Amino acid sequence: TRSTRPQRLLAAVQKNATRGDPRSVVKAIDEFCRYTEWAMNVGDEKGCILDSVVSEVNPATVLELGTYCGYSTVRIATLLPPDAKLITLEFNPDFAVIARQVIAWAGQEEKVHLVEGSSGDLIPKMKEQFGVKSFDLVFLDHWKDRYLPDAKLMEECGLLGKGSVLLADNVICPGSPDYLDYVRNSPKYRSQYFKSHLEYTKVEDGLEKSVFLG
Ligand SMILES: O=C(NC/C=C/[C@H]1O[C@@H](n2cnc3c(NCCO)ncnc32)[C@H](O)[C@@H]1O)c1cc(-c2ccc(F)cc2)cc(O)c1O
Ligand SMILES: [Mg+2]
Repeated sequence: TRSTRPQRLLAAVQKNATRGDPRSVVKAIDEFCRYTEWAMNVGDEKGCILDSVVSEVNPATVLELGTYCGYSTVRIATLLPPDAKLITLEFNPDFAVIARQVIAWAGQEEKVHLVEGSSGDLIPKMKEQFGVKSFDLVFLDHWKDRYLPDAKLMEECGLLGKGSVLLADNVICPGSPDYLDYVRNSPKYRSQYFKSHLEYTKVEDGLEKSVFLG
């Protein structure tokens, strides 16, 4: 039967990227998506904004919601110090299988803990099951209508501390209007929009960076 897009993306990584070289993995995926087959990775333009926020926060603990093929997982992990921890949640087992191989090809397994399951079920387990006190950085890139409920759930579970940063992809396209309204108007956050473009296109999109004020 016909291969899936994530399978074709992984094949492009294994063909064009050097094992153990995360930058070559990122480049191979961006070239595949720009010249062969579009896929919903944060991409190179927004990826540079992601990189700058990760570098600025210099997080010890990171949570990513929606691994997909592991593109942003690799971008983030590459910037983390060796003792930092990146937990990434993915509920589609077929995507998780691909993401594990992309992360392995990039040589980032040590820093990444990919957990299969849905954020709604797993977020409440972060403290006791994964020994997390709070997240320094959360990258939201899963179903757009889950950004707001999951942000509130993280607050309720005490997973956000003073200064914790939420960085959300696609706040314009496809958009997450209820989330955007919440973080921009809640006294609990200081929010900032980074204008960019939808990955591999000229369509406007952007990232919203929201600092939890405690
Ligand atoms: O829809 C987009 N992303 C969704 C990501 C989903 C991934 O995350 C996983 N996932 C989803 N919910 C959860 C969950 N919890 C929630 C459910 O319980 N817990 C764990 N994992 C979850 C899925 O299994 C996928 O792996 C998108 C679209 C465009 C786009 C723009 C323009 C277009 F024309 C077309 C598309 C551009 C983008 O950058 C985009 O990110
Ligand atoms: Mg996205």
